Amino acid sequence: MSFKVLSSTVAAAVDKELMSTVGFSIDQLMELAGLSVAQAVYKTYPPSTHNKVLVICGPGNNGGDGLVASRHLKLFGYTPTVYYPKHKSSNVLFNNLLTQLKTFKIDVLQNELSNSELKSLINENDQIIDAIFGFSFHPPLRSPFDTIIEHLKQVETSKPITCVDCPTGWDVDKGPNIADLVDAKYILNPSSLVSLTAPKPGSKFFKGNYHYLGGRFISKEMAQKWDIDIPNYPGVDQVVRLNI
Ligand SMILES: NC(=O)C1=CN([C@@H]2O[C@H](COP(=O)(O)OP(=O)(O)OC[C@H]3O[C@@H](n4cnc5c(N)ncnc54)[C@H](OP(=O)(O)O)[C@@H]3O)[C@@H](O)[C@H]2O)[C@H](O)CC1
Ligand SMILES: [K+]
Repeated sequence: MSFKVLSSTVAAAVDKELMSTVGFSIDQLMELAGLSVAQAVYKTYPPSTHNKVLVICGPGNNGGDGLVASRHLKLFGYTPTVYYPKHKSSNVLFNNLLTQLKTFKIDVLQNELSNSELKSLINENDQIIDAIFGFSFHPPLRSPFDTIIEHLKQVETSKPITCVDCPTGWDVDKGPNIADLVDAKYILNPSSLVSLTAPKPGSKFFKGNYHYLGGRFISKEMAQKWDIDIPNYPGVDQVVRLNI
């Protein structure tokens, strides 16, 4: 399926409009984004075969999507573990999401892990969700996320990795072709990608098996205004597969 893309600048502007004139709060959008991610994971790597999920969350809203997805994954029958090394403790939304995870008895690791601890954590899980950075990321990666991506690269051919909105480390608009900026050891090749609202330009370079669109919160009128393609979501699903 061919699709129109949304640059990082336009994606941020659409986000702003959703949370102003359209009347959404960030909590609502993040809930729908996180639910989309959990549904995409369920469709691709179900709990019967990939029960243990490591969800790696960054400090911004991409990380927030990961926190929400973890709660839904638990309800869907998975055993999620969250690695969240850069929590902004002054943010009420993220604090509330963490309280929910605690109530749901989901393990959240907030201290930075050593290389060997990180390696073991990755090895003991059946699949990984990259909710580190989304459309506000600008290369190069800073610590500790550079090391995390290096570790993920070592398992990318043997373990499913689902990236939220953009593979972390890729330039959102230019994709992975940024040899002038970034060492290849930081360029992930994930098996699955869940684009939110609309795919970002970098996603044209995605070679994995599963590309979903989620974030089902754009009206027809808004899609027309911003020249966004909204494919037909099947029934009540929060995701639609783009690369069939
Ligand atoms: N409408 C939608 O589609 C919605 C999408 N959502 C999700 O939100 C993200 C975008 O979230 P945002 O908070 O704007 O940004 P990120 O999560 O991508 O990243 C912000 C943090 O990342 C830090 N950062 C940026 N570059 C680097 C780097 N090279 N190394 C380390 N850290 C970096 C940045 O720190 P600064 O100090 O640079 O400010 C931020 O802390 C979108 O992609 C979706 O996943 C919403 O959930 C719902 C609506
Ligand atoms: K990501």
